[in-house]
Amino acid sequence: MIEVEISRARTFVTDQEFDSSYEKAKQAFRQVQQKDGEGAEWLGWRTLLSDPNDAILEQLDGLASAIRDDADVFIVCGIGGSYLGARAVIEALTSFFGQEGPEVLYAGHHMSGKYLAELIDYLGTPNSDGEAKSVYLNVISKSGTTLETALSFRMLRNWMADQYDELNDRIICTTSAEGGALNKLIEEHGYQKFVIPDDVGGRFSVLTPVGLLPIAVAGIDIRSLFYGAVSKYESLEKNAEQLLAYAAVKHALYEQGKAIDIFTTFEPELHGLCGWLQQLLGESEGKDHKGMFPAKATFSTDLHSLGQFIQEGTRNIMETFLCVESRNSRLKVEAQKPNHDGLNYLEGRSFHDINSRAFEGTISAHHEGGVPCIAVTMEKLNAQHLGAFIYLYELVTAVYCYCLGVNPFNQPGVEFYKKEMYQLLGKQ
Ligand SMILES: O=P(O)(O)OC[C@H]1O[C@H](O)[C@H](O)[C@@H](O)[C@@H]1O
Repeated sequence: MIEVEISRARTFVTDQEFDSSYEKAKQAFRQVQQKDGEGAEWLGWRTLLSDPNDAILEQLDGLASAIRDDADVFIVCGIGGSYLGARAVIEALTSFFGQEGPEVLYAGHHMSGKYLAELIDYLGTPNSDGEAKSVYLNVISKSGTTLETALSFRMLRNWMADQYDELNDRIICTTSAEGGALNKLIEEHGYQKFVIPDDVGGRFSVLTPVGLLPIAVAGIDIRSLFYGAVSKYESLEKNAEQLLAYAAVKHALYEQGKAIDIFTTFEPELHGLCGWLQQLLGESEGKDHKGMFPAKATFSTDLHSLGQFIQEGTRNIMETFLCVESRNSRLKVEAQKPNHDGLNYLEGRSFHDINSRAFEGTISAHHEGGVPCIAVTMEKLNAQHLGAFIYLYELVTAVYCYCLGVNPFNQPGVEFYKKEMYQLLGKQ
């Protein structure tokens, strides 16, 4: 179950404003369902769920378990939608320290030579048994031409070619069915390949092999994740009231002039999920000089840096809290004598309980300070609920963007920096 609580945002919106946005959201959802809105050729992230492909889940699971048996390190080489979803789910569902199974590392998401050189040095150090590390690499690029990813892939595969006799088992490419430089490399070297469907854009691709292979290698049950999304798809097709109210209130706040939506969480393992949301919303709504800037913050940490601004700074922000209702909280506060640190008033309370009171206090203070607040609560933090969360936000994004009158599925603006950069680098 995922609860979307909008009452602390709704208080900032008149009934008339809300009703008008709600009508727009209803119409927008119809456009998604009937595939007659702008960018309708990119709605494959819904078809994936209406017509699940169990064979691909099995194939990914099989490969992932073989990799888990042999790998010390699994590198995910991609940028934007080609790594943020996997990273979000892996961070949310694995341990902060000492993960079981292969160590999952990331590359291709920037062009720091320092990072890449140090990564390669690290790969060259022995594993815990004193042997050479066994490294697997999943390069993910829909276009197959993204410079950050392609360049990192070149350096890493050259390093791997020096270490191993055979690379075909160790390198897995996830890309479009055809075209792009990556497909040329696959043809030449015979690397393993998974396909990103043409009708699924990068930021909507976490439930394709793009996200599912790394997630499975991290030991997460991809069937639960995927079918959590399928259940959410099915329930929202029957009743989308909560989702429409969410899209409507956000749209009404945008119309009032709210310019920033801060995604916040009191669970540090959800920081990556806020990053995934940033791309999903930012690239979808930020065009034609429209949209709210999706920011992210992790509390309590950022309450001690951004909290002042949120409480009393420019009133052009709204806030979306990502919460988890039930947690296994092993740590409880015990009484101590003498009570020098003055903490005995917390005796018997779990950290989850204390953290929850911090959330309640914060949302109430920010609301009182004039910030419209939405709380999205997953009953539990597991693969099934995360799958449901992912689809919920994919759909909210599409519906809300249609309310704004923008195409949710393109990103023409990203090309501008690339053009300038390529020119400076002398690319023909
Ligand atoms: O998968 P790729 O083609 O390498 O693209 C990776 C990323 O590139 C650009 O930044 C696009 O704006 C993103 O939407 C995309 O996710």
